[in-house]
Amino acid sequence: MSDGEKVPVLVTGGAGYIGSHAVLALKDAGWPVAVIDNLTTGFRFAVPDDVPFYEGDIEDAALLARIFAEQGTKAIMHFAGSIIVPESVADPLKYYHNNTAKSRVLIATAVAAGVPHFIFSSTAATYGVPESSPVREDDPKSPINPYGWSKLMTEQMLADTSAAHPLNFCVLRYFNVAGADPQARTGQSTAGATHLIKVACEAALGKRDKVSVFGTDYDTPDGTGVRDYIHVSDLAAAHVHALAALVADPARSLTMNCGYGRGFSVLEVLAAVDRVTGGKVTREMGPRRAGDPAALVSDPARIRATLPWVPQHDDLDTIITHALAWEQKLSTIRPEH
Ligand SMILES: NC(=O)c1ccc[n+]([C@@H]2O[C@H](COP(=O)([O-])OP(=O)(O)OC[C@H]3O[C@@H](n4cnc5c(N)ncnc54)[C@H](O)[C@@H]3O)[C@@H](O)[C@H]2O)c1
Ligand SMILES: O=c1ccn([C@@H]2O[C@H](COP(=O)(O)OP(=O)(O)O[C@H]3O[C@H](CO)[C@@H](O)[C@H](O)[C@H]3O)[C@@H](O)[C@H]2O)c(=O)[nH]1
Repeated sequence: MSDGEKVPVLVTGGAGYIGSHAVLALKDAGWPVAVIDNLTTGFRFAVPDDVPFYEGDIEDAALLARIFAEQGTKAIMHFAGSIIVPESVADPLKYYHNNTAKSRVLIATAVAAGVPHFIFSSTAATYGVPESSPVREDDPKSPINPYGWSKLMTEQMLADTSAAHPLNFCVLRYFNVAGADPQARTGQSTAGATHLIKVACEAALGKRDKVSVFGTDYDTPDGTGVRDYIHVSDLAAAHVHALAALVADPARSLTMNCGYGRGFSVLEVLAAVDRVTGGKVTREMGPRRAGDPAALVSDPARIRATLPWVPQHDDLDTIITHALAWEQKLSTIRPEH
C-alpha cells in the first residue's frame, strides 16, 4: 500500500456490503476512517466498533458538514445508494433521488467544505448492452435502466464539478462483485439478495431450495450468461490504491473498470459451488431475465496500468469459499436469514 499521506476518509454506505469491506481495507492500511449510513440496507454490525459511525442520510447537508469538521475529512468514498436494477425500472424516481440528487448534495457539501478527493462507486450497468466484450472505459455508455443512468449522471456531475472546483475524483465501474472478507469479518448480509453467487451459496446451505438459471439460449459457449466476478476484498483494495493516487496527484482524476478481465457462465459458477461444497445445487433452467446482457466482461488494462493493484483472490473457487464461509457465519448473526 502507499507510503504517502493518509488523510481522513468518510465512507458513505460503510455499513453495506462493499462499503464495509472498504472500511476494513482502509483501517488495515492505516487510513483514518469514519462512516455515514442510514441503515436502509446496511447493518450496524458491519462497521467495527472503533470506527466513528454516524447514522444519517447523505442528503442531510448539516450532518455532513458536522462530520467533515469533526473528522477533518479530506476524502470521500461514496458507496451509499440503491442498487436493485428491476426496482429502478419500477420506481425510477427513487433512483434519481437516492443515487443522483443525494449525490449532488454530497458533492456540493464536499465542495463547500473544501474536501479535495472523491471516489465514486459506479457500475458496468453504465455501458448497457456492450457492443463488444471485453468492455473498455471509453466504449459507449448507453444504460438500459434507470439504475445505470442514475450512476452515469453522477459520473458527469463529478467530472463537471472537478473542472470548476478544487476536487479530483475517481470513478470505479464495478463488474460483478462477490465473495467476502477472507477473515469473515464482514460479507453480503442483505436478505432476499438476487446476485448469483449469493443465491447459489444460500441454496448450497439449504436456505433456498434451488437456483433458477435465467436463460440458456444466449450466444455464449454454454448458452448461459457470462460475467466478470471480482472478489470484494480485491475491489476494496483497488479503492485504497485509487485514493492514494488521488492524494498523490490532486490535478489528476481517473475513471477505471474494476474486474479481472475474464468471464464465467452461470453454469460454470454453479459447477464451482458444487466443487467447493462437494454437493449438488438444484438448478432449474428458465427463461431469460429482462434486461440481462449475454456477456459482460471488463477490459482491466487501465486499472492495471494506472494503480499498483495486484489482485489477491482472482480465483472463482476462492470467491465462492469466502462467500460460503460468510453465509454460514451470517446464520449465527441473523438466524432468521
Ligand atoms: N453489489 C454490486 O455488485 C455492485 C456493482 C456495481 C456497483 N455497485 C455500487 O456499489 C455501492 C455499494 O453497493 P452494495 O452492494 O454494497 O450495496 P448495499 O445496499 O449493501 O450498500 C449500500 C449502503 O448504503 C446505505 N445507504 C443507501 N442510501 C443511503 C443514503 N441516502 N444515505 C446514507 N446511507 C445510504 C445502505 O444502508 C447500505 O449500507 C452502490 O453504490 C452500488 O450501486 C454495487
Ligand atoms: O438467480 C440467479 C441470479 C442471476 N442469474 C444470472 O447470473 C448472471 C449474474 O447475475 P447477477 O448476479 O444478478 O448480476 P448482474 O445482473 O450481472 O448485475 C450485477 O453486476 C452489475 C455490474 O456488472 C451491477 O451493476 C449490478 O448492480 C449487479 O447486480 C446473469 O447472467 C443472471 O441472469 C441467474 O441465472 N440466476
